[in-house]
Amino acid sequence: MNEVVLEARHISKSFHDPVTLPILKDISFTIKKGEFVSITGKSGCGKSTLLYILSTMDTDYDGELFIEQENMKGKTENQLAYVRNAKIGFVFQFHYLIHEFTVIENVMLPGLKLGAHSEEEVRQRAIDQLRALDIHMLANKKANLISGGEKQRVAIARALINSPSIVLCDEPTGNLDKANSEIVFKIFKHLTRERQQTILVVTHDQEFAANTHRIIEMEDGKIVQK
Ligand SMILES: Nc1ncnc2c1ncn2[C@@H]1O[C@H](COP(=O)(O)OP(=O)(O)OP(=O)(O)O)[C@@H](O)[C@H]1O
Repeated sequence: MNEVVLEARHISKSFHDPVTLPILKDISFTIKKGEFVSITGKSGCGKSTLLYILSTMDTDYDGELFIEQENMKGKTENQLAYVRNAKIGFVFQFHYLIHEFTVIENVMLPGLKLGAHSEEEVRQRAIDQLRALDIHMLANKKANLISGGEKQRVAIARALINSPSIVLCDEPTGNLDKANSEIVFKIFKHLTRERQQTILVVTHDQEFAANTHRIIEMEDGKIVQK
């Protein structure tokens, strides 16, 4: 049986603004290695709030979050920063590439930050990722000189540079046209199938979600269907 990579155990969260508003209500689920899972639900149901907790950026919640069976509760900010860099890849709606840097420099950044490999090793890993995503010919171009679809593929390569346990994506196709959305979907599908990469995507794109392995449907801060 595949190992559990991420587990949310009875996660609840309220905002106090100024009255107390419960936003997440007893959310529990597990994600196993190699799974491609989407989280969907109406605007305001709590998807981004949940993803922020799963990313370990928000520590102010009830319940527990496990990443590779390790409880994130009680970890220091430095320990969480290490977990984020070493174990979680991030892909957002907007790619957040550094425009003045070349494509390969952007991809290398999280690898250099982790400090586990020499610069040459990180460069080689970046080249391998770019080649796997078929954008190695862009390696030395400035990031502001490539197309939107190519930028998102570079962002995926950057998310993969440290071989993360899980890639968390927030509307990864939200800013792309249909053709580029399909390319991104196929990349994710390939990564899960061929490399046992685990991917969790928050998306409004029903077609995208319908083709993932599993949908976690949220309504009013709760999971209504898995
Ligand atoms: N910092 C905050 N303070 C108070 N309320 C907040 C805060 N952040 C989010 N909320 C509220 O929490 C609820 C859930 O927001 P969230 O952004 O998680 O929804 P979502 O499902 O991601 O929506 P969308 O699909 O529109 O991005 C909303 O009612 C929102 O107004």
